[in-house]
Amino acid sequence: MKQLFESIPKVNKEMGRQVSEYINTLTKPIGSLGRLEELAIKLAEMKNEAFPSVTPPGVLVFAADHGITHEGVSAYPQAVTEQMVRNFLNGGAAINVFSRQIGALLEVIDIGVANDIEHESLINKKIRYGTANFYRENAMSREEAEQAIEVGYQQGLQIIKKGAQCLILGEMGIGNTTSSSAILAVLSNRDISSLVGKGTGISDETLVHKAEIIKQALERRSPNPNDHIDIIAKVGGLEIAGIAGAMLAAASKRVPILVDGFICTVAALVAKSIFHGVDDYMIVTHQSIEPGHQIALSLLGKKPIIDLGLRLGEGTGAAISHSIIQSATLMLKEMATFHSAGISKNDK
Ligand SMILES: Cc1cc2ncn([C@H]3O[C@H](COP(=O)(O)O)[C@@H](O)[C@H]3O)c2cc1C
Ligand SMILES: O=C(O)c1cccnc1
Repeated sequence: MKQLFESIPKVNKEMGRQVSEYINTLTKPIGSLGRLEELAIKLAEMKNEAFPSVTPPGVLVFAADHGITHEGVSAYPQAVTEQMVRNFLNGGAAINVFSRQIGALLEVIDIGVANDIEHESLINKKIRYGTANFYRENAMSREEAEQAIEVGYQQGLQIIKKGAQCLILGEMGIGNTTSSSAILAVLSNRDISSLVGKGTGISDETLVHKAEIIKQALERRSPNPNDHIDIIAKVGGLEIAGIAGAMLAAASKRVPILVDGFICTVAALVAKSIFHGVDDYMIVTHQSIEPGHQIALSLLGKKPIIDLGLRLGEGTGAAISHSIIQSATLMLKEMATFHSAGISKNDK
């Protein structure tokens, strides 16, 4: 599988240097647009273009179920995954609203929902009817884990072919903060209690139970931290693997990846463990309330753009942040330079 991703190009640092010099000629005090300037430079490095564009964005929402929900780790029943997929298809979910707001191409992929859903707009790439309960057995086979990454990779390539200039990944899967926390515990070698959170809003008591279930499951499954397929097969989620695959596709095409909250940042770590360098194409958009997000971010070495206290997923934080990222590109494209505006600075 590794060969599939060998083609991820290096970002062009020289392009970034040139854009940085150009930004210093724009009609504003040096550095005064702060992190927008940083973003513009990063986007230019990723896209290898002096005037990069992030419109239209592509949004891929991967949906799958989790057998671990049978251990009572979420505030909502498993059936909500399917119900929310129907809501996505009817345009009523938060990610639909924000996707419309930013003019995104939005696609919803069933990569493992526990029931069949018939809808002309749904992309059916179901690998299995939800994962197995990883407290009792492996979540899936190694082949299924590889297939899920491959499905994500192909969907990423397809939306880019349709014109997506940046990629937002979203997920829907009741129980997936449990799976993400387990993956993160393995990748970070941290104690589960330091990173587990309330997900959809479980009580303090259920949080203790959730941590205990994950702790015991990790002891039983014992995933190999150096084998990403083993981690996904043992405790992973199909949608998490799909997101990792789509991120690899984006990087291979020099398309910037707008990373959403906790779950997507864990998927980003999985992608990075598959191909180091994919992270150069990532912008982490927001800080999630989930305590594990901070840990995942420090492993990824990224600082989020906004902190609105979100804890939803679906790609919503990334979609909201798109306008800020677009501002960085418009600054480059549309601002006058001191020279063109006939404004002069004090000498030295
Ligand atoms: C109505 C509803 C809409 C959602 N949209 C995203 N999530 C988010 O919550 C779930 C993860 O939390 P946990 O691990 O606690 O189940 C995921 O589906 C995630 O996308 C939702 C959750 C619900 C209930
Ligand atoms: O930050 C996230 O990705 C998140 C947090 C809580 C529930 N669902 C998703």
